[in-house]
Amino acid sequence: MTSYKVILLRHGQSEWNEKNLFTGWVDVPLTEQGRAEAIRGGELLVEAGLLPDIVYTSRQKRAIITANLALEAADRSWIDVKRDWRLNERHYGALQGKDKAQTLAEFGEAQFMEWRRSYDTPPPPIEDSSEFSQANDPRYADLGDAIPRTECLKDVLDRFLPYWESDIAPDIKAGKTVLIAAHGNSLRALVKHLDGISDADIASLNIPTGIPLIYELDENLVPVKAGGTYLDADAAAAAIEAVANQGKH
Ligand SMILES: O=C(O)[C@@H](CO)OP(=O)(O)O
Repeated sequence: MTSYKVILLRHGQSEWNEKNLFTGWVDVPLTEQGRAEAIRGGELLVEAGLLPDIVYTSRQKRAIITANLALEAADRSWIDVKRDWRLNERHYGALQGKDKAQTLAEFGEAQFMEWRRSYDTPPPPIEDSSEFSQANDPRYADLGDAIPRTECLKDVLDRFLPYWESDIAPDIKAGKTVLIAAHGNSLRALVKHLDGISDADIASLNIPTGIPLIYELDENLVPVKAGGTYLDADAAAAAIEAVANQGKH
């Protein structure tokens, strides 16, 4: 049986993960813990004998630096890299820069969870004049009017899937071990697609920072094992729980 491997890696802890702020497209750096998670992620790849041939990242430095640190730890800094905005985190609209606990307290749990995890309800759009807007960021100048001002998970799938089909899937089918260094919600979109998760059930799926998630795929790019395999399953379980509970403590 033909089988392919793809490695999903959410960036290590960012400064705004630590501060519990909605982040989205704001380009925040990793914390020291996040850098350590990225290096550990690379070591786990070596221990598993999984050496990437090509790396895909978003245009955001928390994913880019995570990929760099993981690949350095695996002595694979030299592999080809492709960056695309379609792998960016979900744009969090007017919530970008807001404290998750304060937002939960102000709007209540139902509204908070609808904005965080519903499939098709985006938060209110961000004003271009906001300090947390990307409307005038030169890195997105090529998007023109396509630059988002808010996104729900469905919007992320709609912008991510064409890139998956045009670029990532062909590399996988060419037999390359592909590393995708991206974000909690852009990777949730990919997992939804791969595992065929329903719009309702994807709400309860969370992805931890810095722990490689391996999918073995058959010739049709269908997972051999639904949900894939985390290289450090115990650490992943604890970290998934923490992401699910963000804002609630
Ligand atoms: O703030 C964000 O951009 C994301 C990921 O950190 O948060 P959440 O898990 O709440 O979607």
